[in-house]
Amino acid sequence: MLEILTTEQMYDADRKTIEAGTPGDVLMENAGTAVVDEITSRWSPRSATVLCGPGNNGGDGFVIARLLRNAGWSVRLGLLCDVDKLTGDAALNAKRWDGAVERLSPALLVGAELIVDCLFGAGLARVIDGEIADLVHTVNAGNVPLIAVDVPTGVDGNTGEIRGVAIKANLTVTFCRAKPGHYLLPGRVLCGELVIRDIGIADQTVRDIRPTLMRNDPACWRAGIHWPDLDGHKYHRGHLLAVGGATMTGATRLVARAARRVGAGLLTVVAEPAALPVYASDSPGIMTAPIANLDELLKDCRHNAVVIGPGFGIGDETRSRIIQLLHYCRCTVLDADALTSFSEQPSTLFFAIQGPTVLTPHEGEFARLFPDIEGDKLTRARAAAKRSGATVLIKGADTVIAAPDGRAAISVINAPWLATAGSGDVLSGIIGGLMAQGMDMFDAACMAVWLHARAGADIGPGLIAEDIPKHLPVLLGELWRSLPK
Ligand SMILES: NC(=O)C1=CN([C@@H]2O[C@H](COP(=O)(O)OP(=O)(O)OC[C@H]3O[C@@H](n4cnc5c(N)ncnc54)[C@H](OP(=O)(O)O)[C@@H]3O)[C@@H](O)[C@H]2O)[C@@H](O)CC1
Ligand SMILES: [K+]
Repeated sequence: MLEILTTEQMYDADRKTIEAGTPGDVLMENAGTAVVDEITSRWSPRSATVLCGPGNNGGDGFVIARLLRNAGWSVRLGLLCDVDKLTGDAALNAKRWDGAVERLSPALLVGAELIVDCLFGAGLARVIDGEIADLVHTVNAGNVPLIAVDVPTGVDGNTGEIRGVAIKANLTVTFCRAKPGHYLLPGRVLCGELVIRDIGIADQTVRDIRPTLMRNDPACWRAGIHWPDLDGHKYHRGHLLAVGGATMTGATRLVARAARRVGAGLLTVVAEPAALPVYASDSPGIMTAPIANLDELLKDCRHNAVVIGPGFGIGDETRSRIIQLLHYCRCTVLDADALTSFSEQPSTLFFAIQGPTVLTPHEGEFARLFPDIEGDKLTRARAAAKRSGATVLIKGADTVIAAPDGRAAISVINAPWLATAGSGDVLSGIIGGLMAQGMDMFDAACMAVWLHARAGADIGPGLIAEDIPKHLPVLLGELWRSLPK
């Protein structure tokens, strides 16, 4: 279940499945059954209220109400419209429900010990306002388990954005595959726990839709890892140049530690001569070179990858260094000051990008470099990758990685502990280290985000950036051992 489908793609999969012979009401029954399974495996029978909207999300609600009642629960059901306004499978399942159909109102919530949200799902088409918005506020203010069916009402399935108001669920059960809005903020938080259940749509049907968006999982890039050969030597594992600042040396020291831990064969920190002893004393395994030699170093094609930006400083000097080094088409990671230095003239940067390049902006850096690109994070990352010709990785709790050819991935591991100084520098170092070993730029960015997030989740509270590189051998070992032998 790696693929992430837009709501339109999901409707397509649904339609193709029905055309292939599975009736829509079977899919709806399967969907309702899956939700009831998830509910009854977590909560004992109690008084539940099911809130139903006018479409098929509401249809799922009728199935859920019936199955919960069959399981011995006390169930009330409220419907947003008149029951005779329902059509298709929703109308069919309304007939199969032998309980009362009440009008949607706050009175339905009195005494409810669990609420199932089936107001709107994939078909949310506009801002929620008026009485429905008031009801959503009342539901959120209660203190009972709240289960969203497909997506929390009010969350846009494609963007994760809130359209007016939104349900804040404890558990969201979706069907077949996740949608972007399940992983993009704020939808990601509003979903609570996310469960994806099979309802009878074949994997081949999903593949036929050719999704280009994935959950960032090792299955997407494991085959692209360049593990060292038995008879390999360090020169086969790349030589990364980490261009360091003259005074803010911490950032590039973190880059260097991460790149070496992830497997770069050789690493040279290139910086002003006065700063070199600081870098050299950080770890005995690195080499150093004066920045005046950068051009010479790049002429030697064994120096196959560069990370520049962390702690380097903003301005003309940074800009000209970057234009100079991009000329050599080495694998390049541009982060932090390297990005901000081009705020006034981003097109100069995009024009110079010819080789495999990864840009790793946080939201602020992104807005400076791509001020006119708007929308949700996924849309923006894709547009920026297309414009720049680079892989663009927008950092955050919902990190998105997009390649210029349209492929994209969203990080699905929650690791709030990564929000700490130096964490981004480590990420750049991991990407640079992987590209130095020959990994494709998009795969390297995805793998780096996964390693970084897993390290964050594994280490947990108390994490500082220096801990992340130290944890990499554990995670690399896990990936290595999971290879088919
Ligand atoms: N895909 C699958 O495989 C399967 C999908 N299944 C389920 O189907 C769900 C999708 O069903 P759906 O297409 O009927 O859309 P749904 O979310 O019920 O809403 C549409 C209705 O809401 C209305 N409406 C919209 N916005 C509004 C607003 N702001 N304020 C007020 N009204 C608003 C809209 O009105 P209209 O725009 O037409 O005026 C229309 O009447 C999906 O989420 C999943 O739960 C399962 O059954 C099994 C298989
Ligand atoms: K819903």
